[in-house]
Amino acid sequence: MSEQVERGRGRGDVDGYEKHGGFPVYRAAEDDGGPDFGRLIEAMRVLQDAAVSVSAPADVVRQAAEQAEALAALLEPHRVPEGQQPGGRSMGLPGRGSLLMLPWTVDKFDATGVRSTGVFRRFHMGGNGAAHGGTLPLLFDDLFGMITHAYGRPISRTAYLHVNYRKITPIDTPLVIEGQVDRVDGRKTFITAKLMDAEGTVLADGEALMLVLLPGQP
Ligand SMILES: CCCCCCCC(=O)SCCNC(=O)CCNC(=O)[C@H](O)C(C)(C)COP(=O)(O)OP(=O)(O)OC[C@H]1O[C@@H](n2cnc3c(N)ncnc32)[C@H](O)[C@@H]1OP(=O)(O)O
Repeated sequence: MSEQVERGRGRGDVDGYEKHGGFPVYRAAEDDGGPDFGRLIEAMRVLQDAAVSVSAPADVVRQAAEQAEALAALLEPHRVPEGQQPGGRSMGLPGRGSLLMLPWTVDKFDATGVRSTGVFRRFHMGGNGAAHGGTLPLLFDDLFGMITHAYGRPISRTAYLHVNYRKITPIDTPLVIEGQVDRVDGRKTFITAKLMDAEGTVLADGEALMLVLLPGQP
């Protein structure tokens, strides 16, 4: 284990950690949104898969549109400000219960690195069975944010993110992404990660510079 990784252990508790930058303090949703929130989010993903992959009769499309509009109307009165909704804060759910994030599951989260597993879904497809190229930086960026947090760095934002696409990334195939802090230099945290298939073949690798926010920086 490198000296820097060792130094990162437990730093999440250092005084003032949550006061850095102008970024609000968001807490994890205590109950992952209740017993049915995970169901709702997964049903929404299945719906997204269906919506982008069906070629249905006009009457079926009309009914689906009406039902989708009715569902949106049911939820609309319950909007809350950022930081209060379970979506994105439900640590026990795939993708933290966010519809933006890849619905992956974190199975390692500590100062030595973060590992997450999951599949790219049909609605993530770019073409010819491969994940859209834009969805990979999303996966990497979210992982880099988690790695920064797990290492105990103060709130940081991505200054740059570089992804090398080594091989086609297939949809509906179990994959793993794993990364760690390589180096810390003042406000700068340098991170690398690899996206691999079940055999360990590297499909993409990425690196990023995360910069600790200064007081007041959003
Ligand atoms: C838990 C919640 C956190 C979740 C985080 C998830 C990750 C994200 O997706 S964040 C969203 C995407 N990122 C953003 O929107 C960031 C937008 N950019 C910014 O806000 C600012 O540029 C910010 C805050 C990163 C840096 O601004 P600022 O504090 O003015 O930095 P600045 O003084 O220019 O640079 C500081 C150092 O970093 C270097 N640096 C800055 N940007 C880069 C870059 N792109 N490449 C290389 N070096 C850079 C500078 O050269 C400087 O180096 P040195 O100190 O050696 O001279």
